[in-house]
Amino acid sequence: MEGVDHLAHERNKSEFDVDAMKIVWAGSPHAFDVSDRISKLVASDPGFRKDNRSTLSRKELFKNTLRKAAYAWKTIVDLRLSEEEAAKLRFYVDEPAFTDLHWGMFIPAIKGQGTEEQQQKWLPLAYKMQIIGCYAQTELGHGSNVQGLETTATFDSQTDEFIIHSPTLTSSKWWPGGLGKVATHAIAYARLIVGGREHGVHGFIVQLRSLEDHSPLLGITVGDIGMKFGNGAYNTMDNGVLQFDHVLDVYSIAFASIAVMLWVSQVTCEGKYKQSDVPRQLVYGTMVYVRQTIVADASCALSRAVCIATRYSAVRRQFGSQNGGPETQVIDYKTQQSRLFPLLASAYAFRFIGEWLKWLYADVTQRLQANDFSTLPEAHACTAGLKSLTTTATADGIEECRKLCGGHGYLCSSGLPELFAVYVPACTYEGDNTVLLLQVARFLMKTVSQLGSRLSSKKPVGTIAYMTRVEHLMQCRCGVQRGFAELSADLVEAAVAHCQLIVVSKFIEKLQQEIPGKGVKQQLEVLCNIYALFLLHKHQGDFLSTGCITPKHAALANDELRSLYSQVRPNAIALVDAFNYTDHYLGSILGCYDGNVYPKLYEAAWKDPLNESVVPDGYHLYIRPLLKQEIRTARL
Ligand SMILES: CCCCC/C=C\C/C=C\C/C=C\C/C=C\C/C=C/C(=O)SCCNC(=O)CCNC(=O)[C@H](O)C(C)(C)COP(=O)(O)OP(=O)(O)OC[C@H]1O[C@@H](n2cnc3c(N)ncnc32)[C@H](O)[C@@H]1OP(=O)(O)O
Ligand SMILES: Cc1cc2nc3c(=O)[nH]c(=O)nc-3n(C[C@H](O)[C@H](O)[C@H](O)COP(=O)(O)OP(=O)(O)OC[C@H]3O[C@@H](n4cnc5c(N)ncnc54)[C@H](O)[C@@H]3O)c2cc1C
Repeated sequence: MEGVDHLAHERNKSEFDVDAMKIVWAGSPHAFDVSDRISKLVASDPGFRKDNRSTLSRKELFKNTLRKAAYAWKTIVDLRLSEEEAAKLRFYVDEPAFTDLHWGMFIPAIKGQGTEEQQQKWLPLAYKMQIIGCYAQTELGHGSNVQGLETTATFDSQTDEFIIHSPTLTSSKWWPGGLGKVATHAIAYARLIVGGREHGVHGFIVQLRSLEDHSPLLGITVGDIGMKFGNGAYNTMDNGVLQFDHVLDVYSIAFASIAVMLWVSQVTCEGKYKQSDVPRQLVYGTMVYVRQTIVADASCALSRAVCIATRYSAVRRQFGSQNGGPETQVIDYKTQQSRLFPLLASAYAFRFIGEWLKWLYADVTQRLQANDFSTLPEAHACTAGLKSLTTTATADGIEECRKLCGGHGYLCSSGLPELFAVYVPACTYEGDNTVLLLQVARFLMKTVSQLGSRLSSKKPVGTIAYMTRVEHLMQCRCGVQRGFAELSADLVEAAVAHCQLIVVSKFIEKLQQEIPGKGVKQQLEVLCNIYALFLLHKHQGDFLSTGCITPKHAALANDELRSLYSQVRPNAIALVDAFNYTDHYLGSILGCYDGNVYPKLYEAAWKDPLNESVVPDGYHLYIRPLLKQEIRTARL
């Protein structure tokens, strides 16, 4: 029945202050206020409805996304929302679109790598959306190997301009979000050539389309790369293909530095290339920034799936009826708990590692501005490794949540198939997860060779086993005289272990902070122990082989896990309520707040276009002849 809270009995079991946990999850009272207000604003506005997406064709879907993006911008302007509120609004609109790349990459790239002059020229236009940008790095032939990019940018000292060119088919830019049909400008990465000499990959701001009629400029061939995984999902995004045919960057020498996107290098008015004495890796700065935001996004995506699966697991009853009484809630089965609760713990763990990574990025950015590059390698390794670890775990976790919901998890109305389809490319974009782990492995090898066996003593006591595991895995690999490539599969495992150590240690450090609210810290301690012991159980081979735990320890850990699951059980619904997601944002009948699942599932079924007619289109042409044996049977 509408208006009845079918999960009230679950909420009454809670042993902690849910409102206080909401603040912990949001990060601060202010952050909670902004999230709560904006999510409700979006949920209450029919202009942001998203329950019809699965019935639209790609062109209708894309046009609807453009409408929503324009409507969101109008809302932001009309309500005079702050940058923080506007970002939250785009988040809760929950539709992959060109705006993700404009605000999530194009603007950060200019802010992070542009000179003062470049920022003054481009940021005001971008902030007012008078230009729409994309980040065009990947090419048809190269994505991971940035140094393999083929697009060229040749400085013409005669005309004081840069000529951007795609010399081969494989140099076509391929994948940039927003490029296909919308972006007017791109930050295009190309090999800089000055005076016949090549100076490696640099970023260039290039105009792609006319600001008058949106037609591609002279020498620009641009379009969409076609349908992607999952029917609706990420197809709201126009990932594009782009070829340059000797495109003149229209900026005269006076603005030449505006075209070359980097404060780490300049082309002077005399046409000379001037490399600053900063690490060339700063050209990768935007990727580092986005990787740390993707870690925070992982906690959002995983918590969304866990919220759906937890609420549905409390609603669903199957077997176990005693004397005609109610059947057993599937959330009470130990197998359901052993699959679901580690994901609940991971959602909280990723939230806190995302907070720490945001601090680390801000710290390294501040140091860079003072020409202190000492922590850049660690920042790169952490952002790369944690992006890899959290997105892999989140993509796998969303799929597990779908399976935890049985058959109904496979319905679009559960919200889980689309959530998976939109989320899973996170394991690839911003760096293929394996390629990024190789970067971490490389960092560990260098650290071990510089520091000897002890990788770091700066970890909380509770992580000794985790630290020993990493050191042992590295020693086993570094000890033998075989090349990095030969050992890379093993080194990647050590890289994962290192990242898991970081997540566990930062969760423990989080618990050492002042955390207000009745029972809140106790609940987080339970979740932290579940996260740590679940990984120890999952990778117990590593821990046993390093000798840092005995088989008896492993058995005790498993017993403790079961006990911890029992402690979470009465609080599970309250722990997912703490995410404070609206039903609109969840987009899931299985995860609706009131748990009134069956009537909503039944009602939703009849809204499917297939049920617009009782007799299906095609019956008279195909089925009736079949049933009436009017189809000439093939000679046997
Ligand atoms: C739409 C809905 C999505 C929602 C998303 C939610 C949140 C995100 C918010 C905003 C973003 C919006 C949308 C995000 C979605 C999609 C956008 C996707 C965009 C992209 O995919 S952009 C393209 C990304 N491409 C990559 O990541 C390429 C991966 N490859 C690399 O990074 C490098 O090529 C490499 C693998 C690191 C190799 O580097 P390379 O120079 O070739 O060789 P090496 O010898 O290995 O390195 C040399 C040296 O440099 C160090 N290094 C490498 N990288 C870095 C770095 N980034 N920072 C600092 N240092 C770096 C390396 O360690 C070596 O150092 P040594 O001392 O060992 O020499
Ligand atoms: C949805 C989506 C959105 C995207 N948006 C953008 C965007 O806006 N802008 C942009 O520039 N790009 C974008 N990309 C491109 C993305 O950044 C690349 O696809 C990504 O960096 C992976 O590179 P690749 O495709 O070349 O993969 P590859 O490197 O070709 O990976 C193929 C396989 O090779 C393996 N491999 C590659 N190199 C090595 C190695 N050295 N050692 C061991 N194994 C290796 C990988 O692990 C993987 O298994 C997007 C991609 C997707 C899917």
